[in-house]
Amino acid sequence: MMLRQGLHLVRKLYRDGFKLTGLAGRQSLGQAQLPAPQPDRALTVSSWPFSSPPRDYSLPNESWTPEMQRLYDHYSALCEAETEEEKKRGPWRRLPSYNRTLKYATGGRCLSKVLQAKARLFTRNIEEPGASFEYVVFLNKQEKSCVCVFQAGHLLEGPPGHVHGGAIATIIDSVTGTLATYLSGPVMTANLNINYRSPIPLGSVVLVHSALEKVEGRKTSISCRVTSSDGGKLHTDATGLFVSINVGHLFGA
Ligand SMILES: CCCCCCCCCCCCCC(=O)SCCNC(=O)CCNC(=O)[C@H](O)C(C)(C)COP(=O)(O)OP(=O)(O)OC[C@H]1O[C@@H](n2cnc3c(N)ncnc32)[C@H](O)[C@@H]1OP(=O)(O)O
Repeated sequence: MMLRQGLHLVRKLYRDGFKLTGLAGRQSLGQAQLPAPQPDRALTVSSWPFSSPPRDYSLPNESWTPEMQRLYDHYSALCEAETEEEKKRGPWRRLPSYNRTLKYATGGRCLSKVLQAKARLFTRNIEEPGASFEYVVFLNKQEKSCVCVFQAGHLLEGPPGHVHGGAIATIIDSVTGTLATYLSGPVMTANLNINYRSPIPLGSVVLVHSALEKVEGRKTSISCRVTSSDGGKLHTDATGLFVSINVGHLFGA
């Protein structure tokens, strides 16, 4: 019974395009602290059951370098841009990022029985600001692309002074997976193909550009390029194949 209810909420979450974006709207106004989230019309959670609002890890913190902050400001400004004709917000949107997305999106309902209470999103499981993955993703739904501003912290070392290849793969998987999810709904990574072209210095800020290549039935192909923050140097390029799933696939249903 609990499992069925949990699956229903997760399916709804995916189908309605992660209406945690109801929070995103408020946060993109630049508020560091959210008001307690209200139930979104996409989900039938009757009240916010947690004592404090969730931390949005994609907001600026004291560890961000001036370059990280500059790029954040640059893309945030695009989010606020209005189109001339309709005086609507532009196509860019900053995606909020939580370490327990399912819990926050569903108000924790039922899912405590489905998911382990200690589970945390891999890229957001270190609390110390700046120590590992500092990143923010801006989505352009119109162009079916996104850009991630990524600052690699000291815990991500691989070769001395440079970022570990597995950490680079992780951020690529996260960014391409996020884009595939927003475009195609629930997906799993089936294949990642990565070319490491030049090492990324630890502590530096890079851009992770992702774009839709094609959708063929259940398969969504995404391309990705990791460049220096000025775009002048190619660090990594990659392609990802994502296969659409029924969310029951994740819970053995
Ligand atoms: C809820 C809130 C969430 C918010 C966060 C969101 C962002 C999260 C971001 C984080 C992101 C992190 C993301 C992560 O870390 S996801 C974690 C890492 N990935 C996995 O663990 C996936 C494990 N694999 C599977 O579960 C299954 O194999 C999948 C689901 C992928 C497919 O098994 P399924 O039985 O369903 O499908 P099928 O076998 O009938 O194949 C279907 C089609 O696909 C083609 N195919 C399959 N595999 C491959 C392959 N390797 N190369 C090339 N092609 C492949 C296949 O030929 C066929 O094509 P066609 O014959 O139809 O043409």
